[in-house]
Amino acid sequence: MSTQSLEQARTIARPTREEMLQRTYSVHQFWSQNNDLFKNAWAEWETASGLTSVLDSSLYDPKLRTAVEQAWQDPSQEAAVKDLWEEVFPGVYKTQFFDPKKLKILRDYLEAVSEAEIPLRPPYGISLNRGGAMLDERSEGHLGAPNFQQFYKGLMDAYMRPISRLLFPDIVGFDTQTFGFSIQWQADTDTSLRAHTDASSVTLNINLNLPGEEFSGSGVRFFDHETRQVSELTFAPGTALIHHGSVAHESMPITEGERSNFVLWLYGDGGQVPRFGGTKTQIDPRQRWSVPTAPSDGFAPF
Ligand SMILES: O=C(O)CCC(=O)C(=O)O
Ligand SMILES: [Fe+2]
Repeated sequence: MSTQSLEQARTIARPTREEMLQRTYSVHQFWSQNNDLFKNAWAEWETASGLTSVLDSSLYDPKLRTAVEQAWQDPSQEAAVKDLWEEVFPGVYKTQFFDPKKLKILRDYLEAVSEAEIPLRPPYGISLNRGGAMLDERSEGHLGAPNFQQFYKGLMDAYMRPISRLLFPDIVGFDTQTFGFSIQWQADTDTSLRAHTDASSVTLNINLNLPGEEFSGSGVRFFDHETRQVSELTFAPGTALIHHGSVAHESMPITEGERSNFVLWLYGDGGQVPRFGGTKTQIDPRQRWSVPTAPSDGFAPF
């Protein structure tokens, strides 16, 4: 087995954190010119590490997985998926998304990724999150390992999109495009994020902490613009929150330990999101449980 690309990717001169923060043109060139090299390097790395098939549907919480698989077989059964989500704040729903007992598989994989020494672009949306990575193929410097990509696409197409359509009917049609990144909050480095809205139709935020991997602080505060209600929500291992990107939220400072999450977005072609208070189109359950044929438009908000 050749590891030529892997070796080349590992030794390539990379942009500094300062250059990345300044978003210089040379940084953009670095990622785009080496896109194929890094893609090949991730494939070689995954094979050489024996990690080509560790991520699969067994990571999902069994109740969610059963309900979702049932809905794909028979969309008229979709209410069982909706019933697993609890509205914990106006327009914010929570469920057990990943099986806490299986999360170690995903975390070990991500740990191996961070030790692979292949350049990975951290998310720098509102601020740069050092411990995170871009997940979607549209993003420069994304985590291009084949097993990860297959898992991520399954998560977006088989889970996030139909669930979003079920909980937020107004996002239908603004959900063809996927985007995602991982984040890691740590007491001494990246600790918090000021109040903001996301440039998504829907955001799914899944916690990846292992059972017993505790942290202090780091709740996410949500703001309801109508009632002015403010609530701080917290994550347990494998739980997820889902909300319109338009719901304002803020990550509170982490004071001890670490918190790792996947932050996943859907939006329409060219980054379109539904107008606030937009119309809710009535659609057939079979339309909800389907994958759009539109190709990736390549647009990434950051
Ligand atoms: O701290 C979190 O989990 C939320 C992060 C967030 O809102 C974002 O990255 O846009
Ligand atoms: Fe956000």
